[in-house]
Amino acid sequence: MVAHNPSFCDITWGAGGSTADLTLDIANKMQNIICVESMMHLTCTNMPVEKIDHALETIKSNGIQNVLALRGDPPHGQDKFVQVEGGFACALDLVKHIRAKYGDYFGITVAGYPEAHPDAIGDNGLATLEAYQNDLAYLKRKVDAGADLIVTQLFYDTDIFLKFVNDCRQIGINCPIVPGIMPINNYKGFLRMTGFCKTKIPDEITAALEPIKDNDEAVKAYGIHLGTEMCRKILANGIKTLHLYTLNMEKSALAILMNLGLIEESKISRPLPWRRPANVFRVKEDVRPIFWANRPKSYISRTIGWDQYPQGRWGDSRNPSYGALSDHQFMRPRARDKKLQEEWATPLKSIDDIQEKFQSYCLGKLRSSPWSELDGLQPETKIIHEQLGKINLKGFLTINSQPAVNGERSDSPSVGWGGPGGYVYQKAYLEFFCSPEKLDALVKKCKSFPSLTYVAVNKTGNLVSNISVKDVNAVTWGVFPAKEIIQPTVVDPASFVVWKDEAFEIWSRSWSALYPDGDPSKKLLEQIQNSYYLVSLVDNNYMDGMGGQNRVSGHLPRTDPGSSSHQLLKIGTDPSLGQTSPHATRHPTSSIPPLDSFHESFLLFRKQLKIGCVATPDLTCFHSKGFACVEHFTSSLIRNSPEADVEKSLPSIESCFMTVSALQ
Ligand SMILES: Cc1cc2nc3c(=O)[nH]c(=O)nc-3n(C[C@H](O)[C@H](O)[C@H](O)COP(=O)(O)OP(=O)(O)OC[C@H]3O[C@@H](n4cnc5c(N)ncnc54)[C@H](O)[C@@H]3O)c2cc1C
Repeated sequence: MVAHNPSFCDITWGAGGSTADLTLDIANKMQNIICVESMMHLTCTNMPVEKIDHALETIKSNGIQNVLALRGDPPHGQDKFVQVEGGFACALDLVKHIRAKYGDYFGITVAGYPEAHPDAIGDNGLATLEAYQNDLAYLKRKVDAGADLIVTQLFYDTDIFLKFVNDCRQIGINCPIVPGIMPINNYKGFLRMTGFCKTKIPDEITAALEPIKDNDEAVKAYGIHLGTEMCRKILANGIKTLHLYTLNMEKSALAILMNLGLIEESKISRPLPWRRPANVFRVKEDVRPIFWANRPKSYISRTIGWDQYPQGRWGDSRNPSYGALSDHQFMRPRARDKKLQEEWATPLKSIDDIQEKFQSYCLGKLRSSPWSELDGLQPETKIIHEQLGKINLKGFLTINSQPAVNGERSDSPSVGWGGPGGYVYQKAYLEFFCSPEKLDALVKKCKSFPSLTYVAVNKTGNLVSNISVKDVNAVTWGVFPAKEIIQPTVVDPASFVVWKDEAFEIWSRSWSALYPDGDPSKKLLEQIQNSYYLVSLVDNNYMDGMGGQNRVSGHLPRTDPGSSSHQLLKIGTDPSLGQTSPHATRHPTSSIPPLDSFHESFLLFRKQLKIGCVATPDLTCFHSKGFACVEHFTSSLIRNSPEADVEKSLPSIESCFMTVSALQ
C-alpha cells in the first residue's frame, strides 16, 4: 500500500489496551522505517493517566505527531464503560489532557458517528433526534477542546454521512470530516461489524448480498463495487478525503481506489520530478510552477481548492487562485523547527555570515533551510552543489535550482522521473535573493546571453524582467514511449509574483523569528528582506552544456548533468558579478580527481572505443571518480566525435561503462 502514497496510516489501539506495546512498536516502525505518516489510536479503557502519558511520550520521542483520541469500549465482559481510577471518562477528557500537557505538538483526531454513537442508538436501530443532537453537541466540544480532524465510524448509507456533515457544519464544526469506508470483504464479518456498531444496512445492500452470501468471491466483488459507488458519491458532494478501513486486507481498498482513478496500477517510485506529497486528489496533476519545488506542502495547501487536474492548472496559474498565504504555510513539524534553530539561529554579523549559511546548505553541511520543507538537498542539486556554493558566496543567495539535462535516461537516480524507458530534459534554473546592485550587474550581463531569461521582484512588488508576464516557460519535460511530451515543471511570472510573498515572508517567519527581539542578527535579516530582490533565472539553452562547443545535435543518448550547466553557474566565477567573499577559499575542492588518473582512464576509454577523437574534458565538472565521472567521459567523447562515429560507437560505449565502472 505504501507504494500508493497514502496520506497517513492508522495503527489501532487494542481493545482495552491489550496490545499497547505492540501498537507502540508498530506505530514507530510505520513512521520511521516504512516512512508513512502514522496516526496512533489511543483509548482511555484501563488507562490511568500515567499509562496514557507513557504512550504519548513514547510516540513523541519517535517523532509521531498524530493521535486518534478515543474513549474506547468497555473492557471485555462489561456492558458499560467504566472510568478507571486516575483515568479519563471520555474522549473529551483525553483531548483536553493532550492539549494541556503537549500543547500543539500532536495533531488530534476524534471519532464521529454519522448515525450517533451506539450507546445513543435504541433497540429499533435508531437514535432519537435528541440523542443524535446531544451526540453532535458533544462532538463539537471535542473539536472545541482542540481536535483538528474527525474520522467517522463506518456507514453504508451515504446519505446519512452527507447529512451528518451538513449537521456538523450547521452547529459550527468546521474541521475536516473524513468518511470511514469499510469495504465488505466477507459476509459474516460484515454482519458482525455492523451489528456491533449498530450500523444501518440499506435494503438494497441486503437484497444484493442475500443471493451471494455464500460465495466469498462474489461478496468481495460486490464490496468493491459498493465501496466505489459510495466513494464516488461522497467525492461528488465535495468531500475531499477518504479513509479506508483495510483491517490488514488491502486488496479491496486498493481496487476501490483504482476504480476511482485515484491510484495507478503501475507503481512508480518517483512519478514526477517534484515530490508529490501523499494526496490522492493530485494523482492527475502533472504540471506545477517550479517555485514551490522545495515546499510541496505549502503548494498543496495553497492550491487545495483546485479540484480539477490537469484541466484547471494553467487557467488557474495565469489568473492565480493560489490560496491566501496563511499560518498553515508556516506550520512545520517541531523536529524541523528544532533543526532550524540549531543550524540557522547563530549570530549574524554581516552579509558574509548570511552567504555562508546559504553556501553551507548547498554543500550539504546543513540539513535544514527555512525555504525548504525537505530534509537536505534533492539528489539533482547535489550534481551542482559546488557551483551553487560559489554562487552564494558572491551574494546570490540561492533557494532553488536545477541543472540542465539533455536527454538523460528517465530512470537515472539523480535526475530521472516518470519510470523507465523514457528520456528527460531540463533547463538550468536558479532562484535566489540578491541586492539591487547585484541585480543591475546581472541584468547587464544577461544582455550578452540571449538564452537567459529572468524575472525579479522585490518585497514591495517592483518587477524587473526580460519576458512578458504571460509567458510560461517549460523547464522540465520528458519523452516517453507512446506518450505525449510531459512537461511537469514550468516558470511563469504570474505564479512567481504569488510565490514571492511567501518567499519574502520566510525571512521573518522562519528565520529572524528564531532570534529574540532586538537581536542585531534579526535586524540584519530584516534589512535584507526589505531591500533584496527575488530572482528567477532560466538558461533556455539546455543543449549546450559545454558552452556551445561540443554539441552533437540529435545524438545524445546521455549527457552528463554535472557538466551541462551553463551560463547560470558561471555566475559563481564571473568577476564582473562581484568578488567572491574570502570564505570561498575555505570551500573544499578535493573531490576533483587528480589529473593523472583522469588521463589514464581517458586513454583507456579511447583505446576501447577505438574512435580517434580528440576530447578536451572539462575537469571542473568532476565530482568523484565514480559513475558520474564515467558518464562524463562518455559524453565528452560523444560530443567530440564525428556523428557517424557516435552512431557506431554506441554499443561499445555501453560495454565500456561496465569496464570502467569496475576499474573505478
Ligand atoms: C474511527 C474510529 C476508530 C476507532 N479505533 C479504535 C481503536 O483503535 N481501539 C478501540 O478500542 N476502539 C476504537 N474505536 C471504537 C471506540 O473506542 C468506541 O466507539 C467507543 O465506544 C467510543 O469512543 P469515542 O472516542 O467515540 O468516545 P466519546 O467521544 O467519549 O463518546 C462516547 C459516547 O459517550 C457520549 N459522551 C461521552 N461523554 C459525554 C459527555 N460528557 N457529554 C455527553 N455525551 C458524552 C458521546 O456522545 C458518545 O455517545 C474506534 C472508533 C472509531 C469511530
